[in-house]
Amino acid sequence: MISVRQIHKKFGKLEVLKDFNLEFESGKSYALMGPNGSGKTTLIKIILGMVIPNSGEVYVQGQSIKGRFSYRSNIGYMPQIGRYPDNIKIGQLFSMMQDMRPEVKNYDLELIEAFGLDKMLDKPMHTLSGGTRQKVSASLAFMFRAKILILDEPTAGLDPMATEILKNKIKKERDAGKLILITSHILSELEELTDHALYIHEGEIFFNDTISSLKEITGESNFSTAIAKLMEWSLKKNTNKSVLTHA
Ligand SMILES: Nc1ncnc2c1ncn2[C@@H]1O[C@H](COP(=O)(O)OP(=O)(O)OP(=O)(O)O)[C@@H](O)[C@H]1O
Repeated sequence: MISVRQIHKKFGKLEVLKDFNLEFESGKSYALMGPNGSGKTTLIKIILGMVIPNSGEVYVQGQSIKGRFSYRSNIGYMPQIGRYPDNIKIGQLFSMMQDMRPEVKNYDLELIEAFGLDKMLDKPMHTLSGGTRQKVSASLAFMFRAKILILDEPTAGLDPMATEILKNKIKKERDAGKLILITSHILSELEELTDHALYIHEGEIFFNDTISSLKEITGESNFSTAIAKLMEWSLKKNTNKSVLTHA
């Protein structure tokens, strides 16, 4: 459903992504992992057409995204930090986004209601707490029933109850066959929500396979310990990457 082909991205002299080749299939959920600054958000933004790679191409549903924006309607995106016009009210923001997608008639309002945002529609965005802004971002990502969901640290800043609501929604969409791509540093959350692990280290894909393969290869039955071992290997660079990378 999403093909990343030979994507290379540099910021100045910093090589962030070196010839990335990846396939993301519908009905699968992927954990995008790697240390701070390893390029997770950059990869997501390239897929979304928000960052232009130095070379390589991204295909969504078989078509190159170059020069096309219409493919974005297939993607529900929850950014790490949602940026919205200050004076806009929650209700106006929802209406504005709906107006931009006139083809969608049947909105998914489940999160809006579960988060209680339907009772705060007249609140201006700049008066909201960080967590409430996250709830708005999550609600927008799911509102249009997109087939692909890209969630950049979705539960960051959410309280435990809101986190549960959002995790349950992600599981529901995953079980309904959507393609889900999540970045997070919360390993328990990634294990709960995803079945594939993708680990980036120093601009390269160090691991790309199922979580069960990760446990098998590392010899660790616990996900956190398996990731810790992977990090240790990536830092020591003493492991044959061809064994680890099933790209
Ligand atoms: N617009 C930009 N200009 C210059 N450098 C950038 C830009 N965007 C990202 N970078 C750099 O690219 C690298 C990768 O950043 P990115 O945000 O993709 O990392 P990340 O894996 O998402 O990190 P984190 O886990 O901290 O969110 C970092 O070194 C970052 O400073």
